[in-house]
Amino acid sequence: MNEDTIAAVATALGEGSIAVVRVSGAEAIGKVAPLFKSREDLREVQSHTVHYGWIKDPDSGDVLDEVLVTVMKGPRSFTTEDVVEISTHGGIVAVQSVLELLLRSGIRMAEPGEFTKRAFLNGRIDLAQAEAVIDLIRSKSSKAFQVARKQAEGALSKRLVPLKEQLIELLAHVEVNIDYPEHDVAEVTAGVIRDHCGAVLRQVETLLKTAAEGKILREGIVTAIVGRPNAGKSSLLNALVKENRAIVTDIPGTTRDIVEESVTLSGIPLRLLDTAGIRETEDIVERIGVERSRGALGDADLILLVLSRSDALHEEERRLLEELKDRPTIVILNKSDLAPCLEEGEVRSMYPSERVVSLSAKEGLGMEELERAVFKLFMSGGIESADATYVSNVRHISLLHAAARSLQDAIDGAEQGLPVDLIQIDIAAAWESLGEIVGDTASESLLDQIFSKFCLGK
Ligand SMILES: Nc1nc2c(c(=O)[nH]1)N(C=O)[C@@H](CNc1ccc(C(=O)N[C@@H](CCC(=O)O)C(=O)O)cc1)CN2
Ligand SMILES: Nc1nc2c(ncn2[C@@H]2O[C@H](COP(=O)(O)OP(=O)(O)OP(=O)(O)O)[C@@H](O)[C@H]2O)c(=O)[nH]1
Ligand SMILES: [Mg+2]
Repeated sequence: MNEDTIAAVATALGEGSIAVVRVSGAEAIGKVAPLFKSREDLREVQSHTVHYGWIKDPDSGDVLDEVLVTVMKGPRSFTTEDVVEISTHGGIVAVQSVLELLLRSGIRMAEPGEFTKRAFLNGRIDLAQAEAVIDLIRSKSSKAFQVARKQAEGALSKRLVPLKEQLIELLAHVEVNIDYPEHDVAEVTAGVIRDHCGAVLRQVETLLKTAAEGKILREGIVTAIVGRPNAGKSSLLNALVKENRAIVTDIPGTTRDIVEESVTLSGIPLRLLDTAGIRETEDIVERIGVERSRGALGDADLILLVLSRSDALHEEERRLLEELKDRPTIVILNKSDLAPCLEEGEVRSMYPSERVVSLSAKEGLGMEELERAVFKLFMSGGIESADATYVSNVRHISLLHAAARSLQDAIDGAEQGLPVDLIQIDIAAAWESLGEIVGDTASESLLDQIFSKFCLGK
């Protein structure tokens, strides 16, 4: 248990109607009580109650602000320590002066993430849950928030506990075999190791399958809108974000630099990049734009290749269609409101039907079909079920991969008839990787690295 009592502003700095200063630690109540002028003495109030009064500097006698104070006594609090929250008036002046008074009274300024770190160190949540708290704060869509909230409640941790138990049991069994070979315990055969490690490996792989979708929910799909000049790329961006964000003209080569916007389709966040139309050009500025389009194309998770259905296919477009065939590409046949001229059969012979969408960006027709196509391409269907667990954290994903590798090594070793004490090393490594996700085996420097990503006051 930490000795010192910490404080920080828990709300965003800026003009708001109220701001909250949070205090946590054994002396939270004792240190705040003398600064709080009220009908009640904070030292005597019940836990989880709110009190009206003023924060007053006992030395100068100045009243700093009219406030509401909440008391939550440990262990039934966010940090499991005594917590006092002071709601001041919004804006930075009131909240800063209250915080300064607390710091003068022997309370220490919290480090970023220190409240959550204490909740972890005091055993109320595990490391994966603590990390989910950052994801909660950072989430940009309601789906991402849902995923993070489930994880903050311990969904991933619950999946890992039985896996770790199975490995520990196997390790114990192996241990007895090694230490007491004369003992009458059933020998751990290659078959036993293969079956047990195989069962755990399958579950680790199931979790890893959710990783791609989890990452998308968290970070958004980087989506490059590409095509020939005048195909209607900027019009498509505008139709997706439902405002006139990018300049649209009938002059080919209008967009020069990349225009970026965010939009959420069926709960999936997209980071849209409208790019300069790709063509050979003598114009220096346009050529730089085309190079940037190429760069965006290279980095994209999703490519929307826009073709004008009212024009015949251009050589450049044939090249793009060929080049992007094996990438996550959706071909947009734009200007569906005009008479068709494009060789649609040629496009459809190269791309499966669910990846070719006919629409009119200008008239806003066919946009739902595009939304469905994006959804189908990225979500294998599980996303709507609220109880799905997604692994979205890069650290968790790499540890799951490490565990999978160790398990595969153990299985291979068993099949090749390696000595049991060598196989034991792989099983132990897998167990440790899984433990590191929830923080059983986390080092101090890892904790520092994780918690320093938090904002102050969390
Ligand atoms: N004012 C305020 N609002 C807040 C928070 C906070 O700390 N303060 N939270 C901070 O993130 C979130 C709520 N999360 C919380 C999670 C656990 C506990 C807590 O006291 N847990 C106790 C059980 C309490 C009970 O059962 O009565 C526990 O787990 O022991 C409090 C807040 C969002 N809103
Ligand atoms: N009829 C019709 N016209 C469209 C449609 N989409 C775009 N246009 C027109 O096509 C022209 C070019 O549209 P933009 O959106 O600027 O095309 P772009 O691909 O961004 O062009 P660059 O920035 O030059 O590469 C404009 O005159 C648009 O009004 C559509 O669905 N139907
Ligand atoms: Mg444009």
